[in-house]
Amino acid sequence: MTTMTFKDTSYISCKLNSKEQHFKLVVFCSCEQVLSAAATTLTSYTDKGRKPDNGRFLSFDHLTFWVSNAKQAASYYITRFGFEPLAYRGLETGSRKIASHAVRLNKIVFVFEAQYEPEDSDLVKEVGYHGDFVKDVAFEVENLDYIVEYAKKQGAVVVRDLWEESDKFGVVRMATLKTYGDNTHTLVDRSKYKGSFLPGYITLNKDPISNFLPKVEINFVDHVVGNQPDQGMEVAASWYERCLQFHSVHGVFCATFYRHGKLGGERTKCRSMSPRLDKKKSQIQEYVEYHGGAGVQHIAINTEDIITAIENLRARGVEFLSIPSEYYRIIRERLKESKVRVAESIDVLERLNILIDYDDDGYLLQIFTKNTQDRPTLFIEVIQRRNHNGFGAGNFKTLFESIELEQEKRGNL
Ligand SMILES: O=C(O)C(=O)Cc1ccc(O)cc1
Ligand SMILES: [Fe+2]
Repeated sequence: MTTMTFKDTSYISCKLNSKEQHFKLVVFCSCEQVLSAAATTLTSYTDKGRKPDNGRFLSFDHLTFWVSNAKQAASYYITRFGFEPLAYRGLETGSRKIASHAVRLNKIVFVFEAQYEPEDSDLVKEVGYHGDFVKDVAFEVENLDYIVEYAKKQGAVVVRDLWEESDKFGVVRMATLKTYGDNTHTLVDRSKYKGSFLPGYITLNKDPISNFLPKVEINFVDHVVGNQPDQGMEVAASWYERCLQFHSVHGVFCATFYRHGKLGGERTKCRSMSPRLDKKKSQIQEYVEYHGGAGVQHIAINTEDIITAIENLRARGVEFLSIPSEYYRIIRERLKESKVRVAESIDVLERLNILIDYDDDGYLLQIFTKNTQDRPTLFIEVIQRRNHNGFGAGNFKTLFESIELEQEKRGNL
């Protein structure tokens, strides 16, 4: 991808903004931390850029986690994050090898899979190696056959070629492709299916705990970010361009290679003033060491009302990164000089540790949970957008410093 040199660690993210019907693959690169970023958009009929010949990515369908205990992992997302049980398959339904628990929060579907038997398999190997991790990011697509055929011609590795599953609610057709690390993308055509999740699953009742806990209104998966180890990003980025026909656009944030000049500059300065900083282990390096290679770093989920969502998630015991009060002092000053009007009270955002990023036309509010498992790998972002399509570039410095405080507690800095 052109002139950019990618040093050190980097990461890739796929972003969907369902309202605007576009899907973004965002490629970031971190030299010390993140020095530069590139954004790539797919199937955006409003944006500039080459349109895929055919086939369309509609939305994130579901994310599958491979874990050692699916029953308990599903329960964690139910009790803490407010997901509801959606569907199950396991011994009782004739699934002899794998227990699979699907949970849903509005359009967000997470599936937790674990193996029953003490025998060697990819799942056992990979869960042993990575710990609980996101194995597959599934997309709902239009014209599945074309997309798979195209990816194959471009050399994509097919993990499972086109197959279909059916029950009394209809037919779902799928195919699974290999991407970075041990990860896969399943492409799903559910246009002829009326069931609640997938054939072979039974549906589940509400969890009674939801009667006692405040409701969480978070609606859809906004973007998914994958960390790449050294030199991994170029390969990963070009895979998405070549095999899935994701392409670059030139927009406000989506300049083909957008450089975070300010952050880069500050980082560079820091480095020359303080050689100690050179020895710091970046959060991405920490991820790559603990996960063991490339993998999903965060899943951002989108809400229309982040204040209520975070108040309720905090009441349910979800832990978030702390943001220093200095950040809010500065943002109050800067917002005075900006055209944008943030409707939410900055005092409330400060109390909840929610971050703000903006330009002249709009803003976003975002917050990051602490890691959702023992390993310092995956975490969840909650995001609210008001006419802003970025990812919070203005918050990178603050965010990295907050993550570093946690890294320090872990003895990993
Ligand atoms: O870019 C994003 O999607 C963000 O949410 C901000 C961010 C940037 C780099 C990280 O390592 C973690 C989060
Ligand atoms: Fe994000």
